Amino acid sequence: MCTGITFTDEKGQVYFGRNLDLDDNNYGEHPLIVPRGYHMQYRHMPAKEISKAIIGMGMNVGNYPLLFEAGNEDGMCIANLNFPKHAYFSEEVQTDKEYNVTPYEFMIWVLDSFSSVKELKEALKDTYLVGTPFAPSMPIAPVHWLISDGKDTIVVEQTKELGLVAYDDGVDVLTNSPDFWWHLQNLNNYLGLSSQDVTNTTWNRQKLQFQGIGTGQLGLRGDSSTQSRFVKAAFLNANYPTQEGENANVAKLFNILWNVAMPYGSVVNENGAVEYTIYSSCYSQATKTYYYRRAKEAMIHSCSLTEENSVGTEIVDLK
Ligand SMILES: C[C@H](CCC(=O)NCCS(=O)(=O)O)[C@H]1CC[C@H]2[C@@H]3[C@H](O)C[C@@H]4C[C@H](O)CC[C@]4(C)[C@H]3C[C@H](O)[C@]12C
Repeated sequence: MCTGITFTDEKGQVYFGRNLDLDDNNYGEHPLIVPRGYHMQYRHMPAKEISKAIIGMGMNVGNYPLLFEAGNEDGMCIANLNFPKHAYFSEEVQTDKEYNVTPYEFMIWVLDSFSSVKELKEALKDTYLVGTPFAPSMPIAPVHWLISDGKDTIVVEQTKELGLVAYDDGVDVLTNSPDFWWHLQNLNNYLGLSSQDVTNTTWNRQKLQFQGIGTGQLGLRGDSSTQSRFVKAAFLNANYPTQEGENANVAKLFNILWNVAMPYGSVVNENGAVEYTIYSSCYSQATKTYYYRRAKEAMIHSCSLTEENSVGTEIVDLK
């Protein structure tokens, strides 16, 4: 499972991050940069030179970027999260659509081609996500996407029933299945939650007494299921006041993510493998810095886009 969240600071600069929840795998993901000037090959569209430097977590497969989540130098950000049982990508190219993009190209395409989420939403009306796998050994993953530019946040999903849909995400969070619309409706079951404590009351002749703080949250679930993480992340993100400055905002993002993280050993999947929060990350537009912390370390690492590393034809590995 995974959780993505975003917010802006007092100056409107975007902060965007995610937990990657997975079993131990051999993806070898690490921070990387796709520089301005990188020649991006698309499967069903013309190749294009990348015009905006991109930084994030991903894999470098023979100078080809497979991204997990990333941001560009203008502050547009995107993450892909698992969307099992619902995502649908037919292998048929849709000739009536202007843009036929594969799911593994989608993040680069979004970050390179659009200056705003508003602009992207228009283009998505004429877009199909084609299920061509990257390689036979790497089948298409069932994913959906959280995308934000600080002004607007959307979730993009493609299902058999509805096709490609871009939902406005007014709570700035995303987890996994079911579909985003379900999660939004589910939030209505929690509208009694509050950061304010409740007051004492009486039931028949029995006085019910306030025992300590946090009572406004009674009923907020803390388990690792996709449904519960969505509600908790949305509640925390909505109640955490706007912070000033890079440090406080990066701390805010990690504080929320760690509250919906899966500690090692607490979740075992259907294959008997431990699924846990492998890493948590935060991209800050203000300083073009990508922060991340892996589960088995206490330290937060950071790497930034600079004048030097933002231009080139080769992917920059920041291991
Ligand atoms: C599984 C990962 C998301 C974690 C997650 O949401 N887990 C939830 C599990 S569940 O809902 O509870 O089932 C996603 C995030 C990034 C994905 C990878 C990236 O998209 C890069 C490539 C893209 C290729 O098309 C498929 C392999 C792949 C290497 C992807 C494999 C997998 O889908 C990853 C690793």
